[in-house]
Amino acid sequence: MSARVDTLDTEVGFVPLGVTCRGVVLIYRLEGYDVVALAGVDLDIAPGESVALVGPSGAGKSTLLSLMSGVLRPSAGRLHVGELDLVRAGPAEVQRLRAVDVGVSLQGSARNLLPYLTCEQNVRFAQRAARSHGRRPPDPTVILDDVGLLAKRRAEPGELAPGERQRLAFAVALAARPGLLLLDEPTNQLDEHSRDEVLEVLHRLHAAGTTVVVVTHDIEVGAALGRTVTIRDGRVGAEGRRGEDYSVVGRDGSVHLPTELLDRLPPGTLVKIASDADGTIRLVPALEGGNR
Ligand SMILES: Nc1ncnc2c1ncn2[C@@H]1O[C@H](COP(=O)(O)OP(=O)(O)OP(=O)(O)O)[C@@H](O)[C@H]1O
Repeated sequence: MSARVDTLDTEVGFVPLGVTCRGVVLIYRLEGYDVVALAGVDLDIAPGESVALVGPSGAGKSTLLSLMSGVLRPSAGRLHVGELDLVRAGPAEVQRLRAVDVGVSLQGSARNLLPYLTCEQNVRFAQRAARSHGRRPPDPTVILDDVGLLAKRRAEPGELAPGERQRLAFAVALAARPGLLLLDEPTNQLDEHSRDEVLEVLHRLHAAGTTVVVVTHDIEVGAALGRTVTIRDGRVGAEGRRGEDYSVVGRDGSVHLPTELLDRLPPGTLVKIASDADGTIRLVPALEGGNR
């Protein structure tokens, strides 16, 4: 079959997927103790939206990504990817989600690639699961063109520059034309030029309608995506939208203070919450002696 026919076949079928999290909890059960990695995440990501998940190390970002990809199942709460209820879904539905609907690029581009296959063969290999679910993905050259690697289609991953390798990892994640793309630290250890190339591909994917969720420590990646969601202590603590920062009120009524305020209001500080007539809400620390 010619590449052209393959391409035409699959123009149909690509549907951007949204994500809905309601009180999502994830507990890792270890021998003798449990780790609560997510403690009630509430988050809506619209189909076609680009979102950066940011926050301190160990906050639960990668865990949230693994839940969205169906690798982990929530311990409690509700999680939908598109129409699929990932708490109730059976193994076959989760398998289909992972084969067809969600593309994942793990931290460290090499982990996503087979070193002895060419770029084109890597993408073709990644399409096997989708094909076995009846999907006819585009020819690999089309996917490689999308990430600017068509000229390198016969190269092996070891022959690529770091930024190119990362873009090949994107191509592998995009191989089945998924509606949701999940990327863990895609710009880690890249120089500025390679990072810009990666950002440009992210922009193009967003413009094409793919929902993109990126875990990143890179402030510029967050800024480039338009919406940043800060995960702190296993829940959504803050959001940045179009350059404005907001704290997020949790379902228990709690609000994470911005870290710079924590120096002035350390844990245990007594505060009065004053609501002014003009709608302003103020935190007023208790006078000396009133603090613990
Ligand atoms: N497989 C696992 N088994 C047990 N605990 C885990 C496992 N994976 C993660 N954790 C713990 O869950 C919590 C959240 O980890 P996670 O990797 O999701 O955070 P993160 O925000 O992605 O961190 P980083 O930015 O360092 O990657 C941490 O306390 C971590 O030690």
